[in-house]
Amino acid sequence: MADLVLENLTIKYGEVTAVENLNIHVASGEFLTLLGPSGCGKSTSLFAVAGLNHATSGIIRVGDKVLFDGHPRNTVPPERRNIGLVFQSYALWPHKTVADNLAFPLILRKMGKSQRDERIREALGLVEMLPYADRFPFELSGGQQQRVALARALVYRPPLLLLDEPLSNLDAKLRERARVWLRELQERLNVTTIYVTHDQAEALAVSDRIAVMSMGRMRQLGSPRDIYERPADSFVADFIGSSNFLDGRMIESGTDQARVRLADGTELVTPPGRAGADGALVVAIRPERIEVVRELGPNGLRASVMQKVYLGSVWQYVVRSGEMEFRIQTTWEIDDPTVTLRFPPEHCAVFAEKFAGA
Ligand SMILES: Nc1ncnc2c1ncn2[C@@H]1O[C@H](COP(=O)(O)OP(=O)(O)OP(=O)(O)O)[C@@H](O)[C@H]1O
Repeated sequence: MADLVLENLTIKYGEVTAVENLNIHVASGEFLTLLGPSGCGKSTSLFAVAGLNHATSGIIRVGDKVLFDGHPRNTVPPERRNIGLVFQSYALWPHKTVADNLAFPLILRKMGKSQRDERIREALGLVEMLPYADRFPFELSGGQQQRVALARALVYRPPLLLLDEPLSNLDAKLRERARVWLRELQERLNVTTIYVTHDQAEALAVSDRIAVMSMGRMRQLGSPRDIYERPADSFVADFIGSSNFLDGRMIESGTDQARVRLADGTELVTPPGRAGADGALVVAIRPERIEVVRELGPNGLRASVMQKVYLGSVWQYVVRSGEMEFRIQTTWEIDDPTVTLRFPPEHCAVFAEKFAGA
């Protein structure tokens, strides 16, 4: 297997900069996800690695093989990159059986019949589709077609697997099962994988690391836990899970902690953070991290319950303190019209501004 290096990768379509200065080192055997909203440049980045579009500048390297470095003579054409690719649309050849779909990439690589048959059996076995070798794609369910597409991408044992929203055509239940199964398979094969999705739950569930992208730029690269617990900016805090953003001002900014005053006058101790030039800031905290307590204490406030929604496994409330409205979440039902809350410092994050659209 091999590692993948993207160095200062920039991709422009005319005037549009789809990807700007992307730097990622995907370790050998790692499962890395590009995550972000529609149009953020995920697929463009993936396609550049596959050689299906033209990067403008930067370096793409797999192992010690340079695929792109800006010099036309060093650009490796897609068919010689030896990369496994699976798209959202399964792109199986409808007039070929499952086995023939898998045979095609091996024939292109001039592999003899007996070795081909062995590889096809092995790849179909991996995705548990061996009994379906002689069926045509239209005789399979969506989930089964996706497994065949995956087997076809793996049949020539590529060092790198690129997956572009491969599960998005499956229904919700099947999708959840498929992601567990996909991750198990990836670990077993130890194949370096880049996965593209806009679904944060999927990204958190399957990835070793996640690169969160927005408007062509990488906002944060880290483990699912890092991204969720320690978002680098207010865009990440908003895009991954959901966060409250409370306006405030910096009172004291230290190296270990900060003291801020929220719009309702409450003072909070928080981890260090940056305020804007005029001292204005936002405190981000997830609804499930705000504690409902008996007594008002440090980092606490009292709020009125404005709205209550039952979500099955949890209750969610909109509460108000002064002009400030935000959400809290509990696993039990609150009947009182007011609640006493505590904002654990370690779960607060201070940012200079709320991301536009957050
Ligand atoms: N062929 C093209 N010509 C011009 N602009 C393009 C082209 N392909 C993509 N773009 C633009 O590049 C940006 C990134 O697109 P890209 O498809 O990579 O986004 P994405 O994050 O994969 O989104 P989605 O989840 O919707 O597929 C967008 O602004 C898009 O409009």
